[in-house]
Parts: sequence; C-alpha cells; structure tokens
Amino acid sequence: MIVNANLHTERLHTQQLHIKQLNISLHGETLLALDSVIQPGEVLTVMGPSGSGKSTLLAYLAGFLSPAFQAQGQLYLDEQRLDTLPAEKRGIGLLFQDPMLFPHLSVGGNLRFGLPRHIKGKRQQVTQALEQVGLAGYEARDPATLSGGQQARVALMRLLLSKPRAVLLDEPFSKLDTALRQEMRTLVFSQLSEAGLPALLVTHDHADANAAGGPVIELG
Ligand SMILES: Nc1ncnc2c1ncn2[C@@H]1O[C@H](COP(=O)(O)OP(=O)(O)OP(=O)(O)O)[C@@H](O)[C@H]1O
Repeated sequence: MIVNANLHTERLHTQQLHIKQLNISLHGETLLALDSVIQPGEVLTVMGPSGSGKSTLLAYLAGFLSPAFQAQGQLYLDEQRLDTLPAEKRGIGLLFQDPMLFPHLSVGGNLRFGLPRHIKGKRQQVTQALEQVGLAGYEARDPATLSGGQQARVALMRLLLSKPRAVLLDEPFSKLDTALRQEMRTLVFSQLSEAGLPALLVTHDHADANAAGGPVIELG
C-alpha cells in the first residue's frame, strides 16, 4: 500500500477541540466527567470497560446524544462553541468500525459525496485521493467488490475530502485482520496528523492507543 500521502496541499486552518467541564449523567448519576483539550494533529484516546460511557461521549461530541442523558459543559473548536449547534453544522467527521460506503454509488461517487458542493477540480481530487492509498483507477468500481482493507481506505479518504474540522474514531480498526490493522493505523494517524486535525479515538485495543501516540483517558 502507498502511504506517501499529502492530500492537504492547501493547509487547513487547524483548530483545537476543547471538551470543557463536561459532565454527562443518567438518571441523576454522573456517567462521565471530562475536561480535555485536543490540539490540532493530536489524537486523544478514550478507553474503558463496557458501559463506561464511550459511545455516549462520542454521541455528545457528534451531536446525537439521547435525551435520556443530561449533559453539562461546553464543546469548543478554538473560540467557536459547538455543543449548541446541530450535528450537521459542527464539521465533525466520523470513522466507524464499518466503512459504511454507500452501496448505490461507485468508489468515485463515494469520494465525491464527501467533497463540499460547488468546488472545482473534484475529479482530480478524487483521483489523487485514490492514488494516495494505492487504489489508483478504482473510481468506477462497486464498493462491494473491494476488500475490507480497501473499503476502509476509501472511507478514510471520503472523510478527509469532506474537510472536517475535527474527527471521531469509533473502534476504526477492530474489524481488520492483524496485518491490515497495523497498516491502517499508520495511514489513519499519519493523515490526521498531516491534516492537523484534532481527533478522539475510542478503542479497547492498547496497540491502537500506542499508535495514536497522544494522551489516553480511562473512563469508568
Ligand atoms: N439511549 C439510552 N438510554 C438510556 N441509557 C442508555 C442509552 N444508551 C446507553 N445507555 C446506558 O448508558 C451507559 C453507557 O453506555 P455506553 O454505550 O456509552 O457505554 P460504552 O462504554 O460505549 O460501552 P461498550 O464498550 O459496550 O460499547 C450504559 O449503562 C448504557 O446502558
């Protein structure tokens, strides 16, 4: 696989993500409390046993928290307050266990979907993105014909092309086999660092946390 990527020729204005005095409770009892600043290009890893609130934290950050929970605190990207914005206005990108490629779109269609509307040179950006992850010429392919690792790489590039301002990673490597997992860790963390994006990783795997290279928080 080719990992010489530099998708971000025009460097984005990178920002820090501040999870400020967050307290999420359920039925009047605190489930999790957190105060963290994630610097541009840094990955904060969150670990913890089942039920400790990892998914709840991701849901809060992304803007999907169930009304069953009560959240106090704020979320900022630099000076901009995010927690008062709906999910689609936060500019937060998500990467999951499953690549979740749109099955009715080609590989190229999936990548174009991530691109902001009304920008020029979409075709070239898609071509470059595929080249960067060793999938040159795959534009017209049906995603279902790709291996799990190839799909994961397309999902990563779709995410980056959408120019998120921060990224959440929910066990993104857990469905890959061991060799592929190591490759994807290198690819994902180098791309996030290159893009200068603050990221929060939820994982059960200490090797993911080591590869992420940033601070680690244990919930629960
Ligand atoms: N929509 C909801 N309504 C009420 N309680 C919920 C809801 N979603 C989760 N919970 C509860 O909140 C707590 C935290 O759940 P959460 O899914 O965040 O944990 P987790 O650390 O992600 O666990 P796992 O590692 O198993 O995914 C659990 O006690 C769970 O039962």
